[in-house]
Amino acid sequence: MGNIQQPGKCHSAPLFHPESLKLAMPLDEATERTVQWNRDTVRSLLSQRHSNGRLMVIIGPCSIHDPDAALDYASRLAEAAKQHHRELFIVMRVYVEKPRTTVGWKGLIHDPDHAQTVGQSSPDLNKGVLASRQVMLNVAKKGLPIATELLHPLLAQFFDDIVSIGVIGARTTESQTHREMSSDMPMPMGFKNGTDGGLKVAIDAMTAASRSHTIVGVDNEGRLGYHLSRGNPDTFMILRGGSQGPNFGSEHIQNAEMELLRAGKTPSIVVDCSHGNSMKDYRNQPNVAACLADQIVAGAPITGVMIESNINQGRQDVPNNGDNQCLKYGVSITDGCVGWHETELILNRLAVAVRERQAGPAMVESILTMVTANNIENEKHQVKVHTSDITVSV
Ligand SMILES: O=C[C@H](O)[C@H](O)COP(=O)(O)O
Ligand SMILES: C=C(OP(=O)(O)O)C(=O)O
Repeated sequence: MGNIQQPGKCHSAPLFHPESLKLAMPLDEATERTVQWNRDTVRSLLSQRHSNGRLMVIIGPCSIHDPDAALDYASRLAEAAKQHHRELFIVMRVYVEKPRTTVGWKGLIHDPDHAQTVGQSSPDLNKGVLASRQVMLNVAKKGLPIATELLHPLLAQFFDDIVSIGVIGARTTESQTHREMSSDMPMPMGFKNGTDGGLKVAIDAMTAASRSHTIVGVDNEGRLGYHLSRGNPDTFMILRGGSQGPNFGSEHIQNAEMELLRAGKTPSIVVDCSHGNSMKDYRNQPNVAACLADQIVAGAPITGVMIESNINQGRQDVPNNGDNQCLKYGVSITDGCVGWHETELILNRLAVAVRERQAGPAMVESILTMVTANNIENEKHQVKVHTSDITVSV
């Protein structure tokens, strides 16, 4: 850990400085280039340029609690990403901070040993920050782009060089501080709709994040300071359902597209198969994904999907006795997730849908080429080309 001193465990302790930690645990040059490339790919998919109809899939555990299991998951996902690279741009959820409705385990950064959950000794944030950055470095080295929820603006500084997509959750989309932070981030940022299902907070957040703001933070010497953010033009909306019900149906997606256009935004929409859209039951996620696949075939403006997935399905509580050895391997300790087998089925289904979407224009193009080659444009008869989502008269 270079020259970083590990502060002792107590209820009040100094935390590593983000810049020192980045120096001690740097990105190698190849990974740094890959991160830039991944961010550019996300920007391109969001602006619907050069995307070749690829679908962004933000997928992975609800939260990371076991770094070994997270890497096992990442290895599987990296294989799947290779297999489906023509259709899907797969981004791994590496969520190390969890927003809670009231209280609960707040993620690997805050409590890597799940100490607080079981009322034991105080959690060790320095250990959590180290473990979280290490997981992210290892996942990034596999070539996988990383998505994470940025919850605490100061903690975001530990990962802002490595994350390809930042997400602001439903509980914080309306927060001015989170909008300011988003305006300062070097990666595209997604905003969830509010917990009540309202889209306006997410659209307002996109507008706010696109502007320059005064940012109060800590400088490289650890002093309180401020600077002006540049404003972030790369933002998108995530439909996650809410207390009024799910919002993944075609009418919801059309409505979101209309609202975004009305606000002068590019309609970049990612749909979360979990949370309010699964009614917090992971077993509903495959059905939500199947509905989205059908809409993709039909040409719906869906830029991406989000899925909560893990090695094994379901969820578990942290054992009361604090014995982490009792935890089942690869099972979420926050929201329930689909298991790996189901994950593969969902990815296959989405890839097939995207192939159909991609085949549409390509098929038309090849027929047009054929028509031109045979020099029959002026012939009277009409050829009707039907694809899943378009009808073209030549
Ligand atoms: O994604 C995880 C949860 O939905 C989120 O952290 C809120 O969880 P809670 O309502 O159990 O606190
Ligand atoms: C907490 C999450 O989502 P939301 O903000 O939609 O509840 C999440 O995606 O982990």
